[in-house]
Amino acid sequence: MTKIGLFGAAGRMGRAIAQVATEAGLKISGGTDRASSGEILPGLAITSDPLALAEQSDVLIDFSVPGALSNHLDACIAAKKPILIGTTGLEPVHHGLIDEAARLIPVLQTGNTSLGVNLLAALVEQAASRLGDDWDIEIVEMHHRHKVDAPSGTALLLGEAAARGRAINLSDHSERGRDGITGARAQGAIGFAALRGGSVAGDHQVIFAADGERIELGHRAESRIIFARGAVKGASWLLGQAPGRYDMKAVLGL
Ligand SMILES: NC(=O)C1=CN([C@@H]2O[C@H](COP(=O)(O)OP(=O)(O)OC[C@H]3O[C@@H](n4cnc5c(N)ncnc54)[C@H](OP(=O)(O)O)[C@@H]3O)[C@@H](O)[C@H]2O)C=CC1
Ligand SMILES: O=C(O)C1=N[C@H](C(=O)O)C[C@H](O)C1
Repeated sequence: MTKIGLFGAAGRMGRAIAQVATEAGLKISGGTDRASSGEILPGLAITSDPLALAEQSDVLIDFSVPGALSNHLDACIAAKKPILIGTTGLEPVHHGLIDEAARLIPVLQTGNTSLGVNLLAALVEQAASRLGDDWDIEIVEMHHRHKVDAPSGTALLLGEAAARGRAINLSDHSERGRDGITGARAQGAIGFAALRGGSVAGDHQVIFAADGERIELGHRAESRIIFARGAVKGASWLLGQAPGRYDMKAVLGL
């Protein structure tokens, strides 16, 4: 039976993944969290040692914080175990660490594990490839009041899809955090806006706005169970892969 280790096990996603995995007949080998006390599932204690967890697991899933990523990757490399990274708020330095680790072990990193969002990304890429840059692209997301990073990992994933469709670099064309006298919108920019409140699991809308018409493509997560299901599916898929960097497209057959 596949043994899954959870980094960030006591968090909202860690608990949702433990629930989905056990319902699917998989075993949770254990978990780490910032505070090394408490239980994820009856009888399964949280530890504070990523390497011990990696050694006792077949595959690791990380939904924690960017600051812990380096230690988690080191543990997986030392134990030669694959890892799925769902943590968002990653900076270029974290992506560099992921690229390095992926030379040695299978690593799947994604801002969103759900089927719906990954299909939406494919639709956004296609729309962006067919519409000229007189169609302004704006990405709006809303999440629960506890979320600490913005724009969401999903908004950035959708922005990357739009940029790919347009054959441009997202980092050269992003407009983020508008406030005050911002000046007019740059032609070809991809704009981001983030809303926070209540218990929203994750809403994303990509707006293509031209003179006189607008196309809106979107996704609403009704619960975080959809992310947990995708994470478990992705982790199981990773077990058969060679070292390399992956996303959810291959897992979901998109
Ligand atoms: N890719 C995807 O599909 C999805 C990604 N996410 C992302 O996953 C991440 C977690 O989300 P969520 O579960 O809601 O957040 P939570 O804050 O509920 O969970 C994160 C957990 O990680 C713990 N943690 C902090 N530092 C460490 C550490 N050094 N080692 C191990 N664990 C640590 C936190 O502990 P403490 O609270 O004590 O600090 C907390 O329990 C976020 O980045 C979120 O955006 C969320 C949903 C879907
Ligand atoms: O923090 C969350 O909750 C979520 N985070 C991910 C993100 O940043 O896009 C995925 C999902 O939207 C929920």
